[in-house]
Amino acid sequence: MLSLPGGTQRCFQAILLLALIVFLLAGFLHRDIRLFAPLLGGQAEGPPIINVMFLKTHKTASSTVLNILFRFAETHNLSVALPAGSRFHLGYPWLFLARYVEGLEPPGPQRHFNIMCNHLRFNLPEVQKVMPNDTFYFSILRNPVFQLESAFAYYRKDVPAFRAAGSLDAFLAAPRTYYHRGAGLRNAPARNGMWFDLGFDNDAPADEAYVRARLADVERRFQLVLIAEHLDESLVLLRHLLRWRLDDVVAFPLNSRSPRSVAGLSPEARARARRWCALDWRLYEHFNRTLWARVRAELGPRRLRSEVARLRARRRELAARCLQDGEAKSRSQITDRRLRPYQSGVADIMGYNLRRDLDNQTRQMCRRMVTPELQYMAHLYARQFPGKPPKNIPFLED
Ligand SMILES: Nc1ncnc2c1ncn2[C@@H]1O[C@H](COP(=O)(O)OS(=O)(=O)O)[C@@H](OP(=O)(O)O)[C@H]1O
Repeated sequence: MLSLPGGTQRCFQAILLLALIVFLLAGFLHRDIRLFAPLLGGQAEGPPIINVMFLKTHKTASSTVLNILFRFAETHNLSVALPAGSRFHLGYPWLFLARYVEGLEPPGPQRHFNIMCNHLRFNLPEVQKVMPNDTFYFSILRNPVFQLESAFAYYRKDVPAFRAAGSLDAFLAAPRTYYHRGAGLRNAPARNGMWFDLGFDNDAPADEAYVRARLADVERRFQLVLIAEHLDESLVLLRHLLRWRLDDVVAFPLNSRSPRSVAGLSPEARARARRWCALDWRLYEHFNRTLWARVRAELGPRRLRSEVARLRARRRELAARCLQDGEAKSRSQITDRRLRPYQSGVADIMGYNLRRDLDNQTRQMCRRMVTPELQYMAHLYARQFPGKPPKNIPFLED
């Protein structure tokens, strides 16, 4: 064995000890920095994600999320995949085709957009023609019982099955009496509407193997699925994954019905709705579970609580700053018709009046937050395609 002189041996031991201390300190500091990360702003490292596809499902709080994305696009000068010509959606209820997007019509040069969030029926290969490879995909689901009740009120005049039934109770008591496949896609909102929006067959039997395969499809494609009943927690997680600022995801609820146009449902009617929309129910149960697992893994309960509190506090602050009386108004109370949301069926869809005493900059910021979907889309379209005829919104002319 090699024997070292006493001085060299001590020196060698000191170097070893020093190396050990540095190693332990580095490990501690690394853990420590991660511990303090939430206090330091808590954002994951890297620039914000700017290529985002949001599958806007129907009657799920999706207009509130769309507003967040439109604002982000406008304030960061990003491009949006908007419906071509005078259309207001991307081909719904037909499966999405790239040519439904303005500026992509063949044989023109294909280009990509940053943000895509208008209603469409999901069709991945065609969406991929529009969005870059590194796009972040996400969507939103709502409890199918309340989603169906909301859809009934909204599409009562348009969906043949709803029109024939007259009331949701009557429809749920005997859905097969009113719902016929012969009516084709026009009946889609009447059964498993979220399953349909994802591009699947909304009339398929809820066989275990089939359901699991489709859930796996959604898991593979969508990095996140928000849940309307837990929108604030969902938005906190979204912000974390996209590395956006707090104000980017603060939003006022849009497209909500006034409480008097919401129908209460008996426990029996709720059970019937869950059975009738069994595919949506499986979808909702699955992604409600995975949302919480995800939140636990990414944020942990303490950080989630503090981030949700921050989000709510900021929303309250902006409501007091921007909104007349700090709250939503029913359709007849909205004074500026350009801020009146589209009204459908028997629903009274609420909107907002802005405070009158706002300076220009604040007014612009507040106005973006309360601009309804169709008006905001028309605004972005005019900005993005100044050479094209502007989108005409007929209900603003009445
Ligand atoms: N957290 C939260 N924030 C905002 N809105 C919420 C939320 N949760 C549910 N909802 C309800 O979602 C309904 C509107 O959904 P959408 O905007 O997706 O409708 S649409 O398909 O674009 O017409 C509309 O439902 P109804 O009021 O029942 O009709 C909203 O009230």
